[in-house]
Amino acid sequence: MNPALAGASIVTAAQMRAAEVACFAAGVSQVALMERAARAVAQQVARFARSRPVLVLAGPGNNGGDGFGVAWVLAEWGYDVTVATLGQDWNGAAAVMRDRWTGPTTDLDDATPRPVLVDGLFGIGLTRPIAAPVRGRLATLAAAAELVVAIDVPSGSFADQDASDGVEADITVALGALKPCHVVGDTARCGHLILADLAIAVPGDTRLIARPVLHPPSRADHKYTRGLVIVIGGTMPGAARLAAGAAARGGAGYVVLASDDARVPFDAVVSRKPDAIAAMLADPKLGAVLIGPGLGRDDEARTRSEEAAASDCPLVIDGDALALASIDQLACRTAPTILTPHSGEFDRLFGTGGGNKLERTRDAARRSGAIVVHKGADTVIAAPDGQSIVAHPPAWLSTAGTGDVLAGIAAARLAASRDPMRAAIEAVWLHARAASLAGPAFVADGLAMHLPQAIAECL
Ligand SMILES: NC(=O)C1=CN([C@@H]2O[C@H](COP(=O)(O)OP(=O)(O)OC[C@H]3O[C@@H](n4cnc5c(N)ncnc54)[C@H](OP(=O)(O)O)[C@@H]3O)[C@@H](O)[C@H]2O)[C@@H](O)CC1
Ligand SMILES: Nc1ncnc2c1ncn2[C@@H]1O[C@H](COP(=O)(O)OP(=O)(O)O)[C@@H](O)[C@H]1O
Ligand SMILES: [K+]
Repeated sequence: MNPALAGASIVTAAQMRAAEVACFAAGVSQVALMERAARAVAQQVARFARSRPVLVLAGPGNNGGDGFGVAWVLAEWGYDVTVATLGQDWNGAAAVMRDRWTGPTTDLDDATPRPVLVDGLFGIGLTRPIAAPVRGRLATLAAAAELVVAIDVPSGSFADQDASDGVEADITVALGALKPCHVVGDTARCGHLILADLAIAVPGDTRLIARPVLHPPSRADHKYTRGLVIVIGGTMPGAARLAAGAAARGGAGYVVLASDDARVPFDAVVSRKPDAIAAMLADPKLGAVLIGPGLGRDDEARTRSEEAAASDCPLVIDGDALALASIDQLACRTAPTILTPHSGEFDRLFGTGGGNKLERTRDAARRSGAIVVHKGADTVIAAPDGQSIVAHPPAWLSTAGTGDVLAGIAAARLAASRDPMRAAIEAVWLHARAASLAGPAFVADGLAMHLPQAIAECL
């Protein structure tokens, strides 16, 4: 994902339309807004077109109106531009843009490929899949082009759904704000994503992740104020060890590993026998508990998991503990809770239905009362109040044990702030940044040693 987009708002098509209406009510005309959009897209085309001939596809709605506007601006700047349409009549601002365009215009069926393709067929108003013949022409023209620039969304993508369809663009210029299809699902079809900020005020409760601000310890701090973390282990002790090491490197003041296996990742992590778990959970100095990595699913695991869930300690629940948890049990908790499911764990706990990944994760957070970190290439962090954050961690994280590391970092951050949304965002950012610093083909054991550098970048 383009790093310049850090913190950018993500809105639904309906929210975008409401924001446009408010903008019109504030005195901006539809034509003026479309001109802003067209100029912003034309600027991006001009950055990469290198004087090559341009074919603009203009569909039946305002996305097509933007297309005519782009053609008009590029022609003014001296580009060789042709427009291909589906042969409709246009209304409102799109009709004004259509009338401004006096250059060559053809039917989509008759259009011949050109090196630069500007896709203004459909935007956020797509109501059904594109008919097969149009889809075929679009795919042919895109495949023959050297550069494909999509206006707002790649045509064929439904703005409010996980990206799964639509033309494969090299560049997508999102207008006004990002939409769900830019950030969840198969987002690679957007190519390089650029946001044209058209000075439209949009809601800010759903955003791309941005680098968090962390504070160095103060003179008054000591190991317990920095955060005491207990990692509860089980049948696969290596996973809990990885998590404990990540908690220590993720900024915790004190890490205890409660496991039958006495091995620790390094000497600063303290080993305790699991029979002391009940006493540990009652320790008022406790900052956060992590349960799940390598826990197993036997009776002992169930007992430990229930003890942790029933405690009033801030809790991170990962891996096997997610399989042992129920939504009702989670909803009864009053202490801060973070869940870190991958998609399989998420579907098992919350079901598979209901909207895009943002909506599903928000719904899971609302039902469980927990912060939900729905992991993957498009990681969604959602809070019960509807706030959500999307992150795109490096794909090199797709290796065993990296989830244990994330859970350990989340526990450390939760112990430090007691604010589970903040902790989840910090953990996801630090985890992704550590992965970038680790370079290609790292193993999970080597990931946490890059956390201090990642933390240093947030101070
Ligand atoms: N956000 C911003 O700041 C700004 C946004 N702006 C732009 O407005 C765009 C949204 O425009 P829009 O609402 O007119 O929708 P758009 O995507 O052009 O298509 C709707 C048309 O397509 C039709 N249609 C639908 N599906 C179809 C199908 N499968 N096959 C065939 N036809 C189909 C549908 O007719 P229907 O048949 O459904 O009645 C309708 O005629 C937005 O993406 C951005 O580019 C800028 O101009 C200003 C600043
Ligand atoms: N293709 C990918 N791109 C980006 N991040 C990924 C990808 N695949 C996995 N990850 C990340 O790697 C971690 C894997 O977690 P998980 O599946 O729980 O693994 P494990 O249980 O082996 O530790 C998660 O943080 C997830 O978001
Ligand atoms: K488009």
